[in-house]
Amino acid sequence: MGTRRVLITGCSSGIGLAVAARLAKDELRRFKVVATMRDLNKRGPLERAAGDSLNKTLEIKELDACSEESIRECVNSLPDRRVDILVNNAGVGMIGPLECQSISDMKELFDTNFFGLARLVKELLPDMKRRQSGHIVVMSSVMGIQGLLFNDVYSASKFAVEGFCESLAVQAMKFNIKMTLVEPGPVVTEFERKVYEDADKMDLSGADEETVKIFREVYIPYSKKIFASLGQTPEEVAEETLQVITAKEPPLRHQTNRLYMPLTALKHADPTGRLPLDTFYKMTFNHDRLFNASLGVLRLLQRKSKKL
Ligand SMILES: NC(=O)C1=CN([C@@H]2O[C@H](COP(=O)(O)OP(=O)(O)OC[C@H]3O[C@@H](n4cnc5c(N)ncnc54)[C@H](OP(=O)(O)O)[C@@H]3O)[C@@H](O)[C@H]2O)C=CC1
Ligand SMILES: CC1=C(/C=C/C(C)=C/C=C/C(C)=C/C=O)C(C)(C)CCC1
Repeated sequence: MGTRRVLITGCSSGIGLAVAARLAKDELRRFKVVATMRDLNKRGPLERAAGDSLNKTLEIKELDACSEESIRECVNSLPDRRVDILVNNAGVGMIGPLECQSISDMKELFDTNFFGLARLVKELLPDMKRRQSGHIVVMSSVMGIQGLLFNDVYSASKFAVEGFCESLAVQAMKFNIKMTLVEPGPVVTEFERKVYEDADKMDLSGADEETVKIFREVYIPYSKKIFASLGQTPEEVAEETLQVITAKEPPLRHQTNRLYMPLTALKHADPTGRLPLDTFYKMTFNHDRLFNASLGVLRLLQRKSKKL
């Protein structure tokens, strides 16, 4: 197979940046990377990460996932409009009590996380169908499989992404187009910093005292603990994305964090939904005993798997 052109969205930081740099530095030079971001003033970190590959195997272009014009302009600027692999990565988070979130903020989140994907796929799918080849790789999340308290809207957007891809995958297969949902658990990036910062600024007066207490005193500290103990680096997710892209038979779903898998598996073990619900409830509200004990076990497992 010759060099494949990969278009990646949201490359100003985090996972998108790491995937772009990793693919551009591929030892076998299998990729031509079109690393895109909505604000080119933020290109500095990517340029530094790309190093020698900049303007060789990696070029930087502007693309705003919320604008059809911006997407079309970017795709039209490519030779033959050819994109062999789309890595739809641009996304935003949002945490907090639902009562304190406006419908317009929710729509904005969906505009990026779900409609951003729909816009890109609409633009690229007809060409991929004509060529009878292509791979659509989508940065979903474990929250696209299993919801999490105070992440109602974010999780809903990732469920939307999952339903969209799962539905489309059957038709895509008929045209020899592959689809993969990459499902990371917590990853230490700007995403984490931004959601805590937004939560700090959030006006919580719309929620009752008990809800605010659970959010501030239970959810936030435990979420921080989870990021610190189970969080992957964006480079680890980039490595897994490379594996997915180069696989002979790419999977429809790929979870990147083995330590989070017991939590996503609960859903498939009980069709009534009771098992994941009870487990998440217990982990959240009986956290001091059960939660800290399980964190200890997970840390041990992580240390062991790093040694292997
Ligand atoms: N971090 C985590 O724990 C996890 C993240 N994910 C998913 O991974 C993806 C990447 O997140 P991550 O790297 O962690 O977070 P970052 O905040 O570091 O990166 C998000 C990227 O998306 C870009 N972006 C946001 N809105 C748009 C838009 N309208 N058009 C183009 N780009 C846009 C941001 O650009 P800008 O700098 O201009 O805002 C930034 O480059 C997201 O889809 C996220 O949901 C999934 C699981 C876990
Ligand atoms: C609070 C809490 C948890 C936290 C999980 C977190 C914080 C997951 C973050 C995932 C992210 C950020 C995905 C992004 O797409 C657990 C372990 C489920 C147990 C129940 C209580």
